[in-house]
Amino acid sequence: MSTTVTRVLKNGSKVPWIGFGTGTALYNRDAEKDVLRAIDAGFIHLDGAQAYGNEDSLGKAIANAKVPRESLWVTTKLGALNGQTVEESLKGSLQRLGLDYVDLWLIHTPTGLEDKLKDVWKQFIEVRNKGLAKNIGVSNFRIKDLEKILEGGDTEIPQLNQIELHPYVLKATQPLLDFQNKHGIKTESYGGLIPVSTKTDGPLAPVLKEITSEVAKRHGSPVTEAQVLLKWLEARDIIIVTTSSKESRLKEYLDALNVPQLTPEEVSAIDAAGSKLHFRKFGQHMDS
Ligand SMILES: NC(=O)C1=CN([C@@H]2O[C@H](COP(=O)(O)OP(=O)(O)OC[C@H]3O[C@@H](n4cnc5c(N)ncnc54)[C@H](O)[C@@H]3O)[C@@H](O)[C@H]2O)C=CC1
Ligand SMILES: O=CCc1c[nH]c2ccccc12
Repeated sequence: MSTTVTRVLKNGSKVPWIGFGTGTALYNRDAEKDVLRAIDAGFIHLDGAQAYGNEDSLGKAIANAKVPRESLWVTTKLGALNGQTVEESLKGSLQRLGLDYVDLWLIHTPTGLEDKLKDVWKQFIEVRNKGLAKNIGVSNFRIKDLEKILEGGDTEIPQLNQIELHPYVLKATQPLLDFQNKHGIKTESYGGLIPVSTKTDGPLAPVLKEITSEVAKRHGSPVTEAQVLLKWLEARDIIIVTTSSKESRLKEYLDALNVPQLTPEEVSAIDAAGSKLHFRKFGQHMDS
């Protein structure tokens, strides 16, 4: 039920609000069981990448799922081109996934493609026009990378930029978020739970604890700090990609939708506590 909630891209496509990721813990590992567990829990949005080395097992899960392919949202991302065209590379992904299209095709990172971004993006539009990808976007792009693509005003915007986003990178990311809002480029977050999984001793910790307790009182039942972080992203109308191999955690993430909204004061208190520390886990180029 909860997974039918969507965020709308500028082109009108509806993206399920939360996705299950096959990177990080599943990197270079068979993801089939984990993806099937996530689909059984209620996830219909799956996030893959060529660089994760497991598109074939993501494809097996899609083939063996009880949910029809057309009810799923499948994302994958371009790794290194290695002399291939974008179309050849995407066709390789489609073959590994056992699909004839993906819902979203992203440039995983601008790193290594700096001189070719405009041409690669032109090829992304071409494969989208051929129906191999329903939507196209980017990941780990800074303002200057987006500007390279948009230069000349003769092209389409990327529908979204998938970036690390949590309170400890908010201050550094705000100019990018403002740029994206101005151009209608949606933000998709990864790493949203870093303040409870990785950087647990920062200035946000006591604030998150107190707000979680307040939200639980309003909810009349227990709420977790992870759910409050997901609500913080939800308050910004951001698409979320997360992950877990535990059924209980998958349900906890999906159940965040039923948790009361954060008040503007709670959102501001989290912003303020997060701004006291800069901590980034992935894509250090984002700070350059
Ligand atoms: N485009 C890109 O460059 C990147 C994309 N991604 C995508 O995003 C997905 C999710 O990335 P993550 O950084 O793993 O997401 P995340 O920040 O949502 O963290 C998920 C992790 O948090 C742990 N967790 C949840 N609640 C916890 C708690 N209360 N205490 C301790 N640990 C807790 C889970 O066990 C899980 O391992 C990846 O699988 C991948 O698909 C991830 C990194 C980079
Ligand atoms: O997606 C998350 C981290 C990651 C793993 N491999 C690559 C390659 C290029 C950009 C990011 C990543």
